[in-house]
Amino acid sequence: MQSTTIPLFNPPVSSPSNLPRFAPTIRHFPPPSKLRFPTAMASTPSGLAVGSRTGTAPRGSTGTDGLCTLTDFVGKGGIGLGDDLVLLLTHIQYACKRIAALVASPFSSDLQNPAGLAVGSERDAPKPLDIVSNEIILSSLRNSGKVAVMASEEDDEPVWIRDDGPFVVVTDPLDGSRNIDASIPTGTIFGVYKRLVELDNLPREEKAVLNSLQSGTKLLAAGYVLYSSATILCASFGSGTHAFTLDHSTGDFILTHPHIKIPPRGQIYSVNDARYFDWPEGLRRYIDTIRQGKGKNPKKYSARYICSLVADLHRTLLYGGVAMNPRDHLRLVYEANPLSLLVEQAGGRGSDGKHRILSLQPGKLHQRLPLFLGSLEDMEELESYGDVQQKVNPGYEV
Ligand SMILES: O=P(O)(O)OC[C@H]1O[C@](O)(COP(=O)(O)O)[C@@H](O)[C@@H]1O
Repeated sequence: MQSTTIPLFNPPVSSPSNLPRFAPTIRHFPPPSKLRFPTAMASTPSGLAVGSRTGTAPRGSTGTDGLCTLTDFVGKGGIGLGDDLVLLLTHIQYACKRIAALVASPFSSDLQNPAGLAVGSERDAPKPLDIVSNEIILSSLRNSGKVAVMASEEDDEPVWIRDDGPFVVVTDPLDGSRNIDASIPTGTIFGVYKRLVELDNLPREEKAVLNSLQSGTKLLAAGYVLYSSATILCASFGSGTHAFTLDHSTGDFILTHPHIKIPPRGQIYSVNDARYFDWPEGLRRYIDTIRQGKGKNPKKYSARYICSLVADLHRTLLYGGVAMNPRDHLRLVYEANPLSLLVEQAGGRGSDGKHRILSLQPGKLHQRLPLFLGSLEDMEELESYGDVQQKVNPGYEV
């Protein structure tokens, strides 16, 4: 692993002058070509045994130490995704490792709240950490040489990268960053489509938008990276949903949760229920019913809401239940589609309260919609209440 000193941040100006001043150092993982396989690890750390939680790794994909990295998993010895996609995923991993280091850096809040920047004035305004994460991802996608266009939640328009790139990437580079000063988990979301070669002769701006507006059913791969007590990359390549945990000692994402199966029913609901009085009747009745244990599951449900989509979904995938944002807030292209693929591939359902998310044809890049993700039986019960989409959306201050 190399360590590079980059003059990105100024040392905190408030440091007492008698203390030594350190030039902030950002530790970089090796570039993708130099990633080591974890052959030096003698045994499988307890609790991380491949296949122990949810399923088994693809045959032939584990190293001699029994560990399977994400690169092993998708490569020729694993599910064999094809060299182009494997290379792209390697660059996405690299970008996410840089973002993980950034959000954990002691200087991240300087970036988040630089002097002179109006803080909290515009709730949806991109925050500096979002912008830096966006740049990190864009640079990795460019370096991969495999991406025609990137559409990001942070950019008004998609960025055309190269005419011969076989893939289109949609991304929310750093979701949940509004709470990052309190070290609340954040996440990167991404989806990968094929470039539509039939659009190649259109003007750039036009083909950039149309390539980015593909239906979720066309996703080749989708994933999120959760930056929390562990950094977890959870992805689907069209068959199953699998999670990999970053081993900070080697820089590898190690397969820890192969073939995640969301329980058919959970006992947790996840929603910002301070909005209760803005909810439609159906949603109020549903939540009132399940929290009293009067629903189809005769157990009283518990509430869990981190207000960070990736973290709320990750918990839901593992424990079951429903995670929702019933107002028009989350984006179809960057959030709802990629996350719905992961939930469906884990055996759950992604819906806008009425329709399967993946069946919706995006009309606009930044189109927002209500989003409900979760266990199949919980989702069916929720949708049976009819009006669960919150139409009142006054804009909330916090
Ligand atoms: O304010 P609400 O409606 O609870 O929304 C919270 C949701 O908004 C998000 O913060 C995303 O919002 P932004 O796109 O404005 O960052 C999610 O992480 C979270 O699930």
